[in-house]
Amino acid sequence: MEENNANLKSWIEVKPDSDFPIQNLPFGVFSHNGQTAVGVAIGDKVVHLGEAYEAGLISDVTKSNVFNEKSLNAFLSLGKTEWRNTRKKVSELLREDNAQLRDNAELREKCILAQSDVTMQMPVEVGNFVDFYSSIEHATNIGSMFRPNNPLMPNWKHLPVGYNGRPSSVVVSGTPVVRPKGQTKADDAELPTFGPSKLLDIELEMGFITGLGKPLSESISTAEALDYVFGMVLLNDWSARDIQKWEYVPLGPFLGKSFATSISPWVVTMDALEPFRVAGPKQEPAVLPHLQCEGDGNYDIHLEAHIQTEKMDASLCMTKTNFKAMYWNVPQQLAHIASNGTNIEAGDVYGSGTVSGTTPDSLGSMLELCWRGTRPLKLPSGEERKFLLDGDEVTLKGWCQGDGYRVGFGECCGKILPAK
Ligand SMILES: O=C(O)/C=C/C(=O)CC(=O)CC(=O)O
Ligand SMILES: [Ca+2]
Ligand SMILES: [Mg+2]
Repeated sequence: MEENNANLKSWIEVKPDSDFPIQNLPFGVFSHNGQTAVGVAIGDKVVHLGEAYEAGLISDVTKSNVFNEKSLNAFLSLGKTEWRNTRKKVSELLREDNAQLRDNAELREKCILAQSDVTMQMPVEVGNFVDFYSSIEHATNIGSMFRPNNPLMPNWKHLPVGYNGRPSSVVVSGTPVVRPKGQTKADDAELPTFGPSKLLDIELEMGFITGLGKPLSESISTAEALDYVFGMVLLNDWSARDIQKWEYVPLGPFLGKSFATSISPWVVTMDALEPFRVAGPKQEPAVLPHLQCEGDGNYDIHLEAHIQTEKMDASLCMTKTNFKAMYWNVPQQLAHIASNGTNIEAGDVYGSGTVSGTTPDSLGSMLELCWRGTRPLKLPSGEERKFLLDGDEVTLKGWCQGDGYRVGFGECCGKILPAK
């Protein structure tokens, strides 16, 4: 794909450490002067696709203007050929030798905005939200805390375990997270009590977003899965561990996770991630035929979570991990969901599950990083944290490292506000 060529340069200045060089071109939804539209990020600018379409700059790639919309859903419904052609067209428009927009001040004024002048919105209207549990390190760590006798359940290596989450509380980065209230029961207490969660945590995840999939009763094979996946975002599955611990048997996560899930606003396309595909870990025992996957199923994505309390002047990196070690990959996750004939829709969000590495500084939740509160995090402000306190802000970052450029995801942040 010419759009991924490391040598491409844009006439828009892009700093070397920018997440959004011309090789990326992620899609998002922004508002500006009371108007909401679909845009593409480049450097610290946004290309207003609604205006670009009206000006005839990209109008030959889709049948109608699906870009003056409040979400990416209409665009996602068009399918992979249109997604790919749109990114290709935008890439061509932004190349240093293309004068069409570069030398037209009036058009540039309409079509190119500063990211600092726009407000990012939820990229999609979420119809379905699923969260997987696909890191073997995370599942083993959490399992050993919640179920010391059998950390990894017998099904875990045979199917990508997941649960249906709550689409309406998936929020865009920057949305404050109000501390949830709920039922909890201390180990030595006889009865539960109701009140603000005391063990509020993060989960560092990636999420993939689908386009229009197949109708009810059809399935999707691992080989065709990526035809239905538009792109990926950073995802923080905020988790109230005390609520979760008391409620989860026998039906799994419920109110301990449904109060908020944050995603980053820019959706990095699977096409932009293509150069960063790598082999995943060997799956042993072999998985059933409908979950077998040819070729490199994983992506080399560096991930970090940063914390900043109200007493800190700058944020501190709590953990560094990588998406490439995930046991179950995106095609397997999608093939699994669709294997019973459920429908896949444009704008669905599928969380990868917490991404934990093998070392103590590469774990994807505070529950693991601080090992149930036994290894508190020491902060430069002299404070300690085992879980999040009111006023704490968490920022997830992620990027793929290319040769002299990075394909990044921007940030996914949220600040904890006191319970109401
Ligand atoms: O093992 C459990 O009972 C619970 C696990 C989680 O909290 C993890 C979850 O949300 C899935 C994941 O992020 O990997
Ligand atoms: Ca999760
Ligand atoms: Mg959640």
